[in-house]
Amino acid sequence: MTKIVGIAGIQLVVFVLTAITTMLTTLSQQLLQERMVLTIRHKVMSHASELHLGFFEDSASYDLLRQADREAPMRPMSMMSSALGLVRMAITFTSMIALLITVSPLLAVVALLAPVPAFISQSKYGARSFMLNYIVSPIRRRMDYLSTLVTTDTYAKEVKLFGLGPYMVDRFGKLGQVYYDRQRKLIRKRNIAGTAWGMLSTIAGSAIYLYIALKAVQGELTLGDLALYTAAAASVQSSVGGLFGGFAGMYENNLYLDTLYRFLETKPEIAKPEKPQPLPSPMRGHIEFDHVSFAYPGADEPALHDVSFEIRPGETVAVVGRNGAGKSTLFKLLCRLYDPSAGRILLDGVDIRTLDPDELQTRISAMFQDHVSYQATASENIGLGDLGSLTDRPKIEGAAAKAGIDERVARLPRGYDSPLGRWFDEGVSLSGGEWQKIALARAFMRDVPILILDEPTSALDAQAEHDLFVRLRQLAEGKTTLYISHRFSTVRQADRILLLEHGKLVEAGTHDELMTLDAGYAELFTLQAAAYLDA
Ligand SMILES: Nc1ncnc2c1ncn2[C@@H]1O[C@H](COP(=O)(O)OP(=O)(O)OP(=O)(O)O)[C@@H](O)[C@H]1O
Repeated sequence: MTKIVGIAGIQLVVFVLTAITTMLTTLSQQLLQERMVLTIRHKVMSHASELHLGFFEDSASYDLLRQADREAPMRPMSMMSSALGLVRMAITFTSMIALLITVSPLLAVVALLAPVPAFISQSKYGARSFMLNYIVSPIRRRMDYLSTLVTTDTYAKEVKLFGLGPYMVDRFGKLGQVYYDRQRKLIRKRNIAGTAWGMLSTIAGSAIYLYIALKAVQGELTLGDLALYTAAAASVQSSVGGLFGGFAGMYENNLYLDTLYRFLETKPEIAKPEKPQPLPSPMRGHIEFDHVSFAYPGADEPALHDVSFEIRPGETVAVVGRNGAGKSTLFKLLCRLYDPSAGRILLDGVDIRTLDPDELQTRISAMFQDHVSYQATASENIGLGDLGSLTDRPKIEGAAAKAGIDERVARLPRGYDSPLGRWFDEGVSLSGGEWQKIALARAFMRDVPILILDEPTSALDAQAEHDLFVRLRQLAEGKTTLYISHRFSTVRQADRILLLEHGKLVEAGTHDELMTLDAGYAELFTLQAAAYLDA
C-alpha cells in the first residue's frame, strides 16, 4: 500500500516537473522569438540606414529588403527549434533502432528508409515555397501600396475626389486573387504530395507491426516484447520522420536566412574612403563642378552632361531650367547622394569622393523639393535638422523665425510641443506652405557653410516669398547658397544664375548679363514677365 502511494507520489512529482519544464521551455522560446525578431529587424533597419540612395530606387532591392525584414526574423528561432528537435529525435532514434535490430535488422532498415520519400518531397516543396514567396513579393508589395493609398490621410483627398477607392479596392482584390491562386496551388500540391509519400511510411509501419505480431503469434516473442517492439517501431518511424522533417525545415529556413545575409552583405556604394581627407577647417564653401556627367542607374539618357562651373565662397546662385533639366540632380550630386559617372566635384579644392560622406553632409544643409513632413511635434520637426540641438528650444525658435513660421507655431494649441500630422496623436494639420516653412526652418537649424534649397518657396504666398528672400540675404551672409526656383522674381536676386537645359549647362552669369545675352534665360524670363504684365 505505502509502496503504491510512494509510486503515485513520484508520478505526481514527475508530472509537476514536466509541466514546469514545459512551461519554462515555452516561455523561453516565446521570449527568445520576440527578442530575435526585434534584434534582426533592428539590424536590418540599421543596415538600411547606411545604404546609398540608389539602393532604394531599385524595385529588386525592395523585395530583398522586405524578405529580410518580414520573413527572415522568424527563421533563426525556427532553425533552432528544428536543430533542438533533431538532437531529441536522434537520441530516441538511436536507442529505439538498437532495440529493433535485436528483433530483425531488416525491420530496422525498413523503418529507417520509409520516411525518405516524404523527406525528399518536403524539401522540394520547401524550396518551391521559398521561390514562390520571392516571386510573389512584388505582388504583395503592390497590394501593400494600394492599401496605403486607400488608408493614408495624405492620399485620401485625391482618392476620394476622383472616386478611386472602389477602383483601388478592386485592383487589390484582383491582385489578392492572383496571389491566393499561386499559393493555393503550391499549398495543395505540397500537402497532397506530403500525405501520399507519408502513406509509404504508414504502409511500411503496418508491415513492421504485422511482422512483430506474427512473431508473437508464433511464440517467438512474448506479449511484453510485442508491446515494446511495436512502440519501438513507431518511435523509430516518427523520429526518422522528425529528423528528416527537421532537416527539410532547416533547409527552407536557411533559404530565407540567406536573403537576410545577402541584404546585410550589400555594401553601401557611397562609402567612406580608407583614408578620408580632412575637410578644410574652417570651410570656405568654394564649389567646383569639373566636367561632371551623371546618369541614373538604368536610365538611357544622362541627367547631367559635362557640367562645369565654379561658385565662389559666400555667393548666392540660382539654378534654373525647365522640368527635368537636371537641377535637383545637381544638388543631389553635391550632397554626394550619388557619385558622378564622370568628372569631379570639388569643395574648397578637395574632390568630395575623398571625404568621409558623413562629415561632408554635416557641412551642408538642404531643403529638398520633396521634403518630409514628419509625424512628430513642431519642435522635433524643426530640430531634426540638427540632431545635436533636438532639444535646444531657443535655437529651434530661431530657425522657425528665419523661416517665418514662428508666429504660426506659437499659435498652435501646445506651441512647439504640438504634434503635427495625425498618425500617432491628435495632431494639427498644417497647410502646404506652412509645412514648407517647417522644412525650411529645419534647413536653417544647421550653421553650415553651404546651404542648398530646392524650390524653397514653391508653396509660399507672395508676401511670404518676398519676406523669405529679404531674410535670406542676411541668413546667407558668409554662406554659399544655391537655390532652384521657377519664379524669376526670386531668381533675379541671385548673385549669379546657372541655366540648365537637357542636363547641360547652357548659360551662366548675372541676371543683367543673361538678359543682355538675349538667349534661353532671357526668353524664359520674358515669358514669365509677359504673363504677369498681360494679367
Ligand atoms: N531617382 C531617379 N532615378 C532615375 N531617373 C531620375 C531620378 N530622378 C530624376 N531622374 C531623371 O533625371 C532627369 C533630371 O531630373 P531632375 O529631378 O534633376 O530635374 P529638375 O531639373 O530638378 O526638374 P524639376 O524642375 O521638374 O524639379 C529627369 O529626366 C528625371 O526623369
